[in-house]
Amino acid sequence: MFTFNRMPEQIPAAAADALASVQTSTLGHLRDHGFVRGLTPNIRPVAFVGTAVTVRLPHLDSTALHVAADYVRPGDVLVVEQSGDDRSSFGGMVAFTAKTRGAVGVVLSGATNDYEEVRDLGLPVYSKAVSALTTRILGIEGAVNVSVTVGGAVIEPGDAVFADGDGIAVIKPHEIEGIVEILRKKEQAEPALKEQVAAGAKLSEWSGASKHFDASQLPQAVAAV
Ligand SMILES: O=C([O-])CC(=O)C(=O)O
Ligand SMILES: [Mg+2]
Repeated sequence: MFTFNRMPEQIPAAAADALASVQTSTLGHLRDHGFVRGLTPNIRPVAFVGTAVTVRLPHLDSTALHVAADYVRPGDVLVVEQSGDDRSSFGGMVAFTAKTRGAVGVVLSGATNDYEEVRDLGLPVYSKAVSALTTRILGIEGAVNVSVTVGGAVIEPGDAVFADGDGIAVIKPHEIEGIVEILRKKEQAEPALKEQVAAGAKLSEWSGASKHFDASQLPQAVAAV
């Protein structure tokens, strides 16, 4: 059976731009859920923020992905769960279609093919691998805009997919504003901290790591004796 739920409401461009101005790993210092793990990007530098359009494929049948690609809108991110299969569902034709319709990025639990073609198209694709063995159009089943799990994270259609060179975080649209404010504050504190470290301040005192060491065992304490 095929399911095609309606396309999700899109994240406003201003919210996507704000999220793109901070880093995923700054969030990774603060939060333990919502990170898609174990995937690598086809190009670097890589950074995109967009609205999740989700696709669930039953292992080797990529029928639902080919249909979903036709409905991608500017600002969407295609998120594909391949039910554990590691074939490539995503090559040059699917990439061209998605990119031409306005996809800003792709997140695949499986693999990609037509590697150079997709790279040269400039479409960022996070995937598990590159594979010559591809999926098939079998018409068995599949679902578009349902909850999927990719890289250990549950992704709902309409979630914000926040990706950069450090990885992928998935957050709810209503969280964007608060998260951006917190991450920006944390990132803006770093240049001054670096100046202090350059002038001799200790990273371990700033982070609190030094509290966990007996001062008498530290090298400078020995040197001072
Ligand atoms: O057809 C597929 O599913 C994968 C592929 O090679 C392409 O998109 O060009
Ligand atoms: Mg191809």
